[in-house]
Amino acid sequence: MSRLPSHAVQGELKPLANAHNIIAVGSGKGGVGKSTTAVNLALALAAEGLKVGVLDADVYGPSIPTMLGLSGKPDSPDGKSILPMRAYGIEAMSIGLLVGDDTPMIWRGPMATQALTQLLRDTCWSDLDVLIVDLPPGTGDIQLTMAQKIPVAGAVVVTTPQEVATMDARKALKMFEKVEIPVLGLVENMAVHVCSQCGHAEHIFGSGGAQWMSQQYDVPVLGSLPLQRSIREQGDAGKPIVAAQPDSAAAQAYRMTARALLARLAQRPKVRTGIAAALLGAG
Ligand SMILES: Nc1ncnc2c1ncn2[C@@H]1O[C@H](COP(=O)(O)OP(=O)(O)OP(=O)(O)O)[C@@H](O)[C@H]1O
Repeated sequence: MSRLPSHAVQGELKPLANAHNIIAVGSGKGGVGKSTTAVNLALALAAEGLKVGVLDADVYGPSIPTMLGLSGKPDSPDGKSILPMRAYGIEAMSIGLLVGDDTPMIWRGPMATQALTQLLRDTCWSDLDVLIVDLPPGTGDIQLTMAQKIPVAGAVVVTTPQEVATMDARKALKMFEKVEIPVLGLVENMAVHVCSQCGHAEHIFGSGGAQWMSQQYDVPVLGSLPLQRSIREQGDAGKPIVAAQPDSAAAQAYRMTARALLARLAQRPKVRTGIAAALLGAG
């Protein structure tokens, strides 16, 4: 496979102060549930005993504040650094918290890149075991900026089983490969819809796409999440299902996915001991 020019992959990789094990969550296609997955995975990792933060790098359409029920401006004690906000025991930062709710992000590439660079540089995380970064959909400037500026431990690619989504997810896989970010695994979202009335299970977006990709590209499927009304409703209400209904089957599916992610992460060199401890705790 062709490689990117060396400057694209050999930018200055500076560790982020206080944010270890950075995990990027991406998708080839928009609307497949990447942000919903990122937030619930972050909460599921926190439920394993880890200190977790989530950075909304979707500078064109930040949705993390809504999903976590956050509003208002983050504090900036010195007028430069920004303190992340907290919700349900995790830390969060988003461009959506710095600009107004109704401000459209009509930015050209360099401006968006600059905004992300600022978020990465100026956010004062506390000592996080894992920082989940919710990327914008697609394979553009923001993803490259991430790869050039910070040492990302690995990526998770979210897809629905639909063929058009898996085709785009393949592009995301290849992009991560080109920028030398290991793909830790796939998450198949909206895999099956179970009728809340009669319990009938239906594969609305088809089936088997993620398994096919897994075999084709030799990356595991970390988890399969149902298409479920309560996942959408809880997200819209700013109370993600993992926090609001921790005993539900959907929340358990996120917890299993998070454990599979931790297991993959633990295979990487230089992971922090917190990860190993959480894995031991998960039994
Ligand atoms: N498993 C699910 N079951 C039901 N609804 C879901 C599920 N996952 C996501 N959704 C809903 O689908 C919509 C899109 O989800 P989300 O915003 O997470 O997608 P995205 O891929 O991040 O989108 P974007 O491309 O805009 O960043 C939201 O309304 C969300 O609540």
